[in-house]
Amino acid sequence: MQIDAKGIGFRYENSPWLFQGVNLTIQPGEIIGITGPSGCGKTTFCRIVAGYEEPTEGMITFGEKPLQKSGYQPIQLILQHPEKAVNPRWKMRKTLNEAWEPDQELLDLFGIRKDWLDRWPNELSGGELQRFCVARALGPNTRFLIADEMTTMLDSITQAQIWHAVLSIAEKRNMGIVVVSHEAKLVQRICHREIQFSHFSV
Ligand SMILES: Nc1ncnc2c1ncn2[C@@H]1O[C@H](COP(=O)(O)OP(=O)(O)OP(=O)(O)O)[C@@H](O)[C@H]1O
Repeated sequence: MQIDAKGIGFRYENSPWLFQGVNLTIQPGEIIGITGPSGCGKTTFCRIVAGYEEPTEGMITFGEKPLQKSGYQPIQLILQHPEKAVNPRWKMRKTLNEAWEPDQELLDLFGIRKDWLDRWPNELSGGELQRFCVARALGPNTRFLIADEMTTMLDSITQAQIWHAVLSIAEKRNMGIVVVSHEAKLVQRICHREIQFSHFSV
């Protein structure tokens, strides 16, 4: 099932249009890079595609149906700052198993150590925490991953480990990925095509 964004436009209240007329189809297994200058609306677009924000105009469909409002979301969004995506009052085991229980193979792929499961989020580094957030998002019903600057704040080794894990799962499951990044090299290396955000909005 594919994602279709048709005629998407968005403006924050009392602000001018951030973008209008965005059309994009993302096929299963496809890896699309979205680049563009800071502030052009990439994160806002990602939030719309993942169902966190309603577009001001236009429509997003998944498998030709509007995005579902409840239940497990097949389009999962990963943000740059994992500390904003976890409950500080939950230990990591509870956070990880919130929607599904990843098996040991997946934890090993992401280099998640057993003893981290009994820690609080503030007892982990940003890279360790992001591994949990990405693993948590890769439930068996995830069809697309929207990676909004997913590894931007991380060192190159952690970045490589996380992307290696994500890409191997995506290949196995024919999962699509949207990669938002300012790192041209990363986008060129892993994406099948790249879209300049400012080019497809009018
Ligand atoms: N809740 C909000 N209310 C009003 N304006 C907002 C809100 N959130 C974001 N904006 C503005 O919308 C614009 C687009 O923000 P967005 O985060 O989508 O851009 P971006 O392309 O992802 O930027 P970056 O590359 O810096 O992450 C920015 O000018 C931002 O200040």
